[in-house]
Amino acid sequence: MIRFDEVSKTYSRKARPALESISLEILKGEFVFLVGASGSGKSTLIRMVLREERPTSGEVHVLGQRLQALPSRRVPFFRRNLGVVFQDFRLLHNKTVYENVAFTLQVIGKSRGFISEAVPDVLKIVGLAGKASRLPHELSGGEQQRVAIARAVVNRPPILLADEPTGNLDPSTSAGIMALLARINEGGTTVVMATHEASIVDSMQKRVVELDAGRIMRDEASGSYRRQLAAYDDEDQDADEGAEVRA
Ligand SMILES: Nc1ncnc2c1ncn2[C@@H]1O[C@H](COP(=O)(O)OP(=O)(O)OP(=O)(O)O)[C@@H](O)[C@H]1O
Repeated sequence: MIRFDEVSKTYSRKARPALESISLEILKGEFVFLVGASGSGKSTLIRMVLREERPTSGEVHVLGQRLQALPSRRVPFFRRNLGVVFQDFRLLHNKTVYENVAFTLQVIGKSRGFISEAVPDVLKIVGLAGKASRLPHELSGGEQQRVAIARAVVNRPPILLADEPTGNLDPSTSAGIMALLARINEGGTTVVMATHEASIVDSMQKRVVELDAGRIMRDEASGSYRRQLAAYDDEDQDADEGAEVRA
C-alpha cells in the first residue's frame, strides 16, 4: 500500500534532514500511529505519501505507483485515492455540512445522482445525519472534525491520512473521533495517523512507528505511545530503567 525505501528529505542544505533513511512498509488494512516529538518528521512523512513533498533521495511507492515517476499532471488524479484529515478541520466556512462533503465529489466530476446518495450515507456513518444543513460555525469542534472525516472518506479512498486529527479536541470528543476512525479502518481503509496523544495510542494498541529526528526508532505491531520496557533478565535492566524514567 505504502512503501518507503531509504527515503531522506532535506528541506534546506543548512538544516539537518527532516527524514533520514526511512524504510517502512504499510500494508492494506493496517492502522498505523506515527508518533514522535515535535519536528521529528511525522508531517513530512505524511506529505510525502500525498506527494506534496518529494524525497531528496530514496523512493516512495503508494498503491503500486512509484511517486517520483508520477507526472505532475497526474498528481490530482492520484490523490483521489487518499483521504486526508488535519488538526484544523479545513472546512469551507460558507458552505453547509452537506455542501462541504458534496463539493469534493463535484470537483472530481461525480454525477448528481451519485452525490445525492453518497453524501447522506456518509453523514449517517459519521453521526451527522441531522445536521446536513448547518454551517461549520454552528457545529462543535468534534462535529466539524466529523464533517472533515466524512469529506475525506466519501469517495471510499483505500488510504486515510490523519495529521493530529484530535489535536484541537477534548478527550471525550477525541475518543468519539477515534472510534469513528477505527470503524472506517475495520471497513478495510488503511489509516495512518500522526499524533502526540499518548492516551489515544495506548488505548488502541495498534501499530506504532516512532520517529526521532527523522529516523525510525521504533516500529511495533501493537504498541503504546512510549516504548514499554521488556522484562530483561540481564544486569542492564537497572540502567535501562533509569534511562526510561529520564526520557
Ligand atoms: N516546508 C518546510 N521547509 C523547511 N523545513 C521544514 C518544512 N517543513 C518541515 N520542516 C522541518 O522539518 C523537520 C520535520 O518537521 P515535521 O513538520 O515533519 O515534524 P512533525 O513531527 O510533524 O512535527 P509536529 O509534531 O510539530 O507537527 C523540522 O525540523 C521542521 O522544521
